[in-house]
Amino acid sequence: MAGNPVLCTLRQVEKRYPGLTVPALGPLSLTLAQGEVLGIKGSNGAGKSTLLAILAGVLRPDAGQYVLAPQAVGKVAYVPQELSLYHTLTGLENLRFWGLACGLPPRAISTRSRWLLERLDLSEKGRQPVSSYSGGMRRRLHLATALMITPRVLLLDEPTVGADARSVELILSMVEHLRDMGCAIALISHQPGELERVCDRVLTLQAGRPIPEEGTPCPD
Ligand SMILES: Nc1ncnc2c1ncn2[C@@H]1O[C@H](COP(=O)(O)OP(=O)(O)OP(=O)(O)O)[C@@H](O)[C@H]1O
Repeated sequence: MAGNPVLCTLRQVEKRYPGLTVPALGPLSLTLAQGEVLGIKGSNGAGKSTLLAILAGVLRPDAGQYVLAPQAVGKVAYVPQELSLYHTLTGLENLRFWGLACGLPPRAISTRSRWLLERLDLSEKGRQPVSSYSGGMRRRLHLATALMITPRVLLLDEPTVGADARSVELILSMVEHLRDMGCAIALISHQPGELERVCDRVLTLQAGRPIPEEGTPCPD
């Protein structure tokens, strides 16, 4: 968003995996500002998840620079594609686990869990084991676990994949809410219409490099 503080900056970042002759990503430069939603698309293997994992700090680039603004340190929420839920625990217990892992005090865990479950329409399922949840409910809870911290940067790797229409709506509404609260968001999606609905701009990757999008300004 023009004028908003930049929270994440990539400068000429490159990532190479062992065994690959060309970089999986880069060189790539971009910025992500407060209150902005950046869409990321591209075919399978284009480097989208690699980019998100670098932004999340889960992967270290081999070249270039990644700068996270001081106000976002410890406030980055990452929702990878793979679900990471404990199926024998209830939804509330899963949220409590992540809340404790993030060092939240018990009172904050309880308040935040209730708000997230309500907002994602899971309140009635909160005391039931995740094994009884539908695929869409699991996607919603997966998002909720990442949101136990109140993020300043939210990184979403195909958060609606396999979800039913109602779950998609709830997840996208949450994205819009967080954007309106000033969160900087990067969202990978293959789902038609999703990026158009919530994104300010879209980055298309091809073989790890950005390609210009018709009618959309290129990322910085
Ligand atoms: N751990 C790894 N080791 C080796 N190569 C990898 C590794 N992870 C990803 N790659 C390769 O890096 C490239 C980019 O992968 P990445 O998962 O970032 O793409 P993607 O655009 O997210 O794909 P998809 O849409 O299928 O999720 C691919 O060629 C992939 O095979």
